[in-house]
Amino acid sequence: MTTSIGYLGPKGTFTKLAVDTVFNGETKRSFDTIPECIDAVAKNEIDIGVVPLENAIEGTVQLTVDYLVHQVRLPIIAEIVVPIQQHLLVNSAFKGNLSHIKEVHSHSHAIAQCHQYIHQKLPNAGIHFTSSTGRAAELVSTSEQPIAAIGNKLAATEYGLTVYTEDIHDYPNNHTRFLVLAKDKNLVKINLPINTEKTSLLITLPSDQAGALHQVLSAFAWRRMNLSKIESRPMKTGLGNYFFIIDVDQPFDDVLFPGVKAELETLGCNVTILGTYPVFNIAL
Ligand SMILES: O=C(O)C(=O)Cc1ccccc1
Repeated sequence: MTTSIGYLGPKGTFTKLAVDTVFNGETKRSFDTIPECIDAVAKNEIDIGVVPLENAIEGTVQLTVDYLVHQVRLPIIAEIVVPIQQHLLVNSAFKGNLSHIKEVHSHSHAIAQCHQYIHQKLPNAGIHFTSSTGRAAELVSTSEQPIAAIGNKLAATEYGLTVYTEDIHDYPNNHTRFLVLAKDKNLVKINLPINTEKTSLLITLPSDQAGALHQVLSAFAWRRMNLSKIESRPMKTGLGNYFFIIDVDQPFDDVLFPGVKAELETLGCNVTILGTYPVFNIAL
């Protein structure tokens, strides 16, 4: 049986681009939302799920982190980093200019990556959020209104749209991290060079303890373990309660990580390993 891979769809999304660059030969299935894709892995309807996690301009995709932490815990088994170029896409029948575009549709992260462009060039267009950039492109392809989508060139091809303006993202070096989630690590075979290996931890602190975060960080610091990300998110149990996601720049091992875990647990912290995984930087 071939491995099945789910992704945030429909066709023409950045997630699909990421999936296509890394996997071939597997069955691919599109999902309308990030939770639906994650749920399908949890229910064994698919083997692997690929969802966006973080963008260099807009930051974390909160829905992904929150769903993984609060609703459905699945191991992270790989990360794919993809360069992101945003383009303004219009229906091929559109013959007007920028001032005729009444609405701009896209995923909230794509809109955020192009705020300056929209502010300066499309000040009067209404902004409409869609579940993905692919969905926005699909909408523009079926509309007779003078509307535009923000998305990639795969979406332009898939939905027969015209690229009206290329590269409208506000900052260069735009990249997005995608998570590969699966219950069984052995299902995933990615025949590409590994750029680095990381371990992601979920840490909760004891409440109202002065210097607790400092002590957490020092557990990594004195072991010379490099952190590439630390992010706090609400626990959803009340104002002031947070959990931390910490990415450590090295694979899990039998000495340092158990040492950190034991030290943090003595402080009253809770430590959960979300995954230890290879990172693949893709050039499109
Ligand atoms: O909507 C998409 O195409 C996605 O895959 C999510 C996303 C949106 C914007 C940048 C990177 C990923």
